[in-house]
Amino acid sequence: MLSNTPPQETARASRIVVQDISHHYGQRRALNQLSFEVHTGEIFGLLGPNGGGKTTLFRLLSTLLPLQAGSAEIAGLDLATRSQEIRNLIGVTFQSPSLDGKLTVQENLKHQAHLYGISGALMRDRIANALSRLGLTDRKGDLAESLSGGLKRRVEIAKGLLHSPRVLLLDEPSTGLDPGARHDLWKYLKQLQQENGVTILITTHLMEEAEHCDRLGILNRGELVTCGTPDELRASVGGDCLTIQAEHPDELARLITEKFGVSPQRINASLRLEHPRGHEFLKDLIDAFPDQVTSVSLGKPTLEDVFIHETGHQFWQAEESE
Ligand SMILES: Nc1ncnc2c1ncn2[C@@H]1O[C@H](COP(=O)(O)OP(=O)(O)OP(=O)(O)O)[C@@H](O)[C@H]1O
Repeated sequence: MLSNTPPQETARASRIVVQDISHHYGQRRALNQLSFEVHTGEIFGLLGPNGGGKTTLFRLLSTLLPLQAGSAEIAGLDLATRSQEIRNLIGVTFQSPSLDGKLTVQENLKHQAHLYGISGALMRDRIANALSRLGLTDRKGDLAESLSGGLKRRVEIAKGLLHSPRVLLLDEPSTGLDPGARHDLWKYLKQLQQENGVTILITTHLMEEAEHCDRLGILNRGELVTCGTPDELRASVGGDCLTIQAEHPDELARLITEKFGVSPQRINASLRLEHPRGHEFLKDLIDAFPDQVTSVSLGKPTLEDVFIHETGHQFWQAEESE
């Protein structure tokens, strides 16, 4: 589609560039000097606990909130000055449901098409296409309120696709979906990416969902703490992760530091340690403190470990403390 476009233009075709964005609600800081770039045709995930600032960022990027500080660009268009054009080229799905339950699936889509000035044959074509792409053709006559959570989400996404956006912003699209529906949703997103080259920015607080993204940014309390492919992020954690249970974890942490010169982190009732050769260290640990250690588990780093590594606290702990 873009074969005749100069390479620089192609790279900018639907990329998202966020630079030093900060946002406050009164005294409360929601975003702090956030910068990242989503490349054209990429699925980029923002992983963060609730309250991390994901929704605020989405409201800014979808032009619903004015920028307070910093700048952003979508497909080469400046967010502060080209908001109308940006609206035409992005599709957005927010966490809060936007369907009219008393209208059918098809009527909901028609209503959305009209909002974008799409009518007649083009509208019929686009709706048929969106219904088919999202596996909704058989349900087009059903009232939206009669659909399951998974189907409603699909209709929400179908709405966001009607004006053929080059950029899709999806705020926690799989909230409330069962694993089967979540799997289907990701199948559609990958299809959109591969067949239409759509750039997708998605937020999630689900580690397993984050694994599907090409690249991820981890957002904690309004700050981007790290960014990379899921493999790069996992590799950034030093080797293996050991979780140690003990009757007196603080006392054991002190002993471990004295003997091995490493400092375990206290995470709730456990101790956590990263070690380049975890299996060897595990043996040394049990040999050294057979009475103090009640159990140890050893594993390769997960995205949850990346979060702890970068922030010093657990993912869910970050949520609860909000
Ligand atoms: N309208 C508002 N007025 C005051 N504070 C707000 C408002 N909206 C969000 N906040 C605060 O800003 C911070 C970021 O909120 P935001 O909704 O962007 O986070 P989030 O990561 O999307 O969380 P969630 O997934 O729970 O929506 C939170 O501390 C929140 O309480």
